[in-house]
Amino acid sequence: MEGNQSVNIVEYADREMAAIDVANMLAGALKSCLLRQDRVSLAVPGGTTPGPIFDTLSAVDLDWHRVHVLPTDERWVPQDDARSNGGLIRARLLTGRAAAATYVPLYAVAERPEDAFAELEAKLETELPISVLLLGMGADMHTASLFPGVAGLERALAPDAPILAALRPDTVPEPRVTLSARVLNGALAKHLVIFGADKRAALERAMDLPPLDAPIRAVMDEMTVHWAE
Ligand SMILES: O=C1O[C@H](COP(=O)(O)O)[C@@H](O)[C@H](O)[C@H]1O
Repeated sequence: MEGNQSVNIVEYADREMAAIDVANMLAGALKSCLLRQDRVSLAVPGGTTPGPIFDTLSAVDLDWHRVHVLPTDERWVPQDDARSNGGLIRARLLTGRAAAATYVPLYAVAERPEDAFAELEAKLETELPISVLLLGMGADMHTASLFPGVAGLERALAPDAPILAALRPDTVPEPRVTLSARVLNGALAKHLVIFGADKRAALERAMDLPPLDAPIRAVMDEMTVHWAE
């Protein structure tokens, strides 16, 4: 891959194989953290990609009651809305064996995300650093809800950014809340899952662009990328 960051890409024969392998890899990473820590945190994306990974991961036999699960970002909609990342995570990951895990939301009932930040950040503080991070990416090179060219992005990418940022991209129907790049980069194990030739090409383009134009670039250090066509 071009650019001045080296990227470790694991390629899979197809998406089904990728989902199974990524789920098993996450389970292995969690088990290894659980050997060293009483409690571990797992941050996962929403959107269309991770559902099948969650289906496999939720059935893995591990000490789920010591795992805290949080979204990498949230859409500012009620948790029972079809677009809610938390809704997806609860329905597809926090089920089966993984139902014993604790969910840490990035959403609270408030009109504006910023009105809930004090409450949400107080709970998130105790989950950091993230033990195991899985990120997704859009073909526009956004990751979590760090969207290119949106007001507030520069602050969310800053080394001294707060835990949470609210962004309002005009390409999506609702305000977004996202873990900042500082928090994502602080994760002890970092993985990115992308499917499709368009996202692979976007990631390659991103490596030659500044993070304000390609936010994924801001979190690529020591990242393992999992890709299937
Ligand atoms: O809006 C979002 O987009 C990204 C990518 O989603 P996908 O549907 O292309 O997989 C996702 O990682 C993020 O969590 C989500 O809020």
